[in-house]
Amino acid sequence: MPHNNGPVVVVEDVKKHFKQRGSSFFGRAKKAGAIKSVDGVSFTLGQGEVLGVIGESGCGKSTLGKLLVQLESPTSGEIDILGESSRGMLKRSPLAFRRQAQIIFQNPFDTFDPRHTIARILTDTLRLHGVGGSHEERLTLCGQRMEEAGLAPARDYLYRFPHELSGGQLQRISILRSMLLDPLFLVADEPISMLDVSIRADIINMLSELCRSRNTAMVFISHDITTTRYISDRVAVMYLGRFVEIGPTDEVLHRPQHPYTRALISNSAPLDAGGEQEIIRIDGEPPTPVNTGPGCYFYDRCYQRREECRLHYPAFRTVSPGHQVACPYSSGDSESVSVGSAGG
Ligand SMILES: Nc1ncnc2c1ncn2[C@@H]1O[C@H](COP(=O)(O)OP(=O)(O)OP(=O)(O)O)[C@@H](O)[C@H]1O
Repeated sequence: MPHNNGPVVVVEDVKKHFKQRGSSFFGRAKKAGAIKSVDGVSFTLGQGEVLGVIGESGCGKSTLGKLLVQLESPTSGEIDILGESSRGMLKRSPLAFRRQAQIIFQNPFDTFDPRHTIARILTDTLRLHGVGGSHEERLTLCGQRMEEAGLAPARDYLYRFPHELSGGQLQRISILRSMLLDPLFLVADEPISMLDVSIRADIINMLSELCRSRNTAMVFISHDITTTRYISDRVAVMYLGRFVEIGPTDEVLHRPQHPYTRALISNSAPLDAGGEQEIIRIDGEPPTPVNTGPGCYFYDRCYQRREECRLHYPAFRTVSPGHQVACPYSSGDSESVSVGSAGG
């Protein structure tokens, strides 16, 4: 893998707008709009760095994850890997791209071909990428990796089919497979949310340890703030397709600046044992990312909104080194904070 001291991934103003299906009302077709699932996201990722992405359901986390590994192509914007456009890299050589960029999904039971044994699933990846001189060599390598990852002895698992393993065992295989080629970066999209609570910490530790040992950068997508805090170097908070705050993990989670981040954190389990926190209620569901208007997307639900917030989407400002927020007002700034409905 080429060594690079700069960022390994650069994401610049990436958007993914889906066409909304036009519906008809008494025979009259309604004009279709665009669903702005991801609406101008920019960030960089250093070698081996872990960026956690948090936000409510529907804010665009999974779409962003798919864009990063080119399972969706952006409507506009660029994603560069080691200075090369990922679109260009994928076009030049899909194998070269897949070697560098991998994704793990939420449900390991949907990930594999149910007709193939674990041995075939793992060795096929190596064979496809020309790793190992023979099947035996590839099998030995897979066995070693499995045992390092806690699936020991490997022979007890290699000749089983996916449905013969538990969700946790299968997710370990999924993580192992995506890390077999030591990718430059990995997207983990809610990798533990479908697993039994008792094994989640083990899976997270495995994922974290593998990324650290291979210097693989990761985008860790989750709505679980506690896990994200544990695994991430930096955290980005997403709302209606946009990052509203990004910075070093403890900085964002302990000194949240955006009203949405503060509400999100206040409604999650306390970050510190025995800690008490005020609960900030925001009413309503997040609106659909259609017809978003020129102002702040959080305006309608914001408890510290001001009239001008409706007119222009706020630019990012730097609060402390590496900590940026898309709200001009600091947490103590609000003129008329009323905890509860912005409309009430
Ligand atoms: N293929 C698609 N066509 C149309 N709209 C889509 C498509 N994929 C996602 N969307 C819409 O884009 C928005 C973001 O969806 P996405 O799944 O990325 O959010 P999410 O934050 O990952 O949510 P969750 O946590 O529930 O998985 C949603 O409004 C969703 O309905």
